[in-house]
Amino acid sequence: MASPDNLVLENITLCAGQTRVLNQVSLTVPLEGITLLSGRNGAGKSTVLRACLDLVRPEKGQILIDGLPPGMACERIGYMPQGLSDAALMIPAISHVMAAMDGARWGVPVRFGQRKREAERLLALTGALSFSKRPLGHLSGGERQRVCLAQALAGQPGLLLLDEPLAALDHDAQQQIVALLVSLTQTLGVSILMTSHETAALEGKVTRVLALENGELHVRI
Ligand SMILES: Nc1ncnc2c1ncn2[C@@H]1O[C@H](COP(=O)(O)OP(=O)(O)OP(=O)(O)O)[C@@H](O)[C@H]1O
Repeated sequence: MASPDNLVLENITLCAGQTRVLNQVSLTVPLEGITLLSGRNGAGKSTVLRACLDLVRPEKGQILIDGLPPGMACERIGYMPQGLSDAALMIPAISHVMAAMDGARWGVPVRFGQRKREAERLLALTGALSFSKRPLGHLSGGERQRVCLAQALAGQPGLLLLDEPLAALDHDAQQQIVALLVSLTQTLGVSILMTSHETAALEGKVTRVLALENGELHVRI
């Protein structure tokens, strides 16, 4: 699927608990390639990603992704949240990917064989096919992120929202995941909006940086 053109924020006020994450922010950002959403711990990066998925609603204003509100656009968005539940660690990698292919996502139930083949295709795309039968809890951090990326790619999204995909990885694993992300944008034409504190690993690889600070959002490149 073609990647979304842009993200539009129209006078958005967005809160997480008592924290005002965005304070009357208006902004239009093209989304091609990789966009890095940066900001200190607790600035509200995860909350902004969740608002793009309609998982949290702004107090005021409107978000549009490729002209659609999050409730409609989310069908074209793949999401990789930060961290995994303990339960997820026990299931095989391929089951984790197949779990994202239910009928709710694609509109009609998909047969087991079809889901398995599609999961294998996605795992191959992210370099995770060779460990697809092992439980996530037995994989290295980098291997786990490859499986989670395969899951986020289910349903052929045009946009991936990735929450800290480089967290807790060593230098080499970070470089490998960044190379994979760049290659996914090139081969699949998917756009990526991601959070990360690992700015060194991303240097020269991102199209744009969105800096979130004190309720404001600024485009840095
Ligand atoms: N459901 C919630 N209820 C109350 N407060 C919340 C909730 N979710 C997040 N917060 C608070 O809102 C602020 C923003 O949280 P968020 O997770 O979006 O920040 P972040 O920039 O992603 O942080 P980090 O870099 O540490 O992952 C934090 O102070 C957090 O404690």
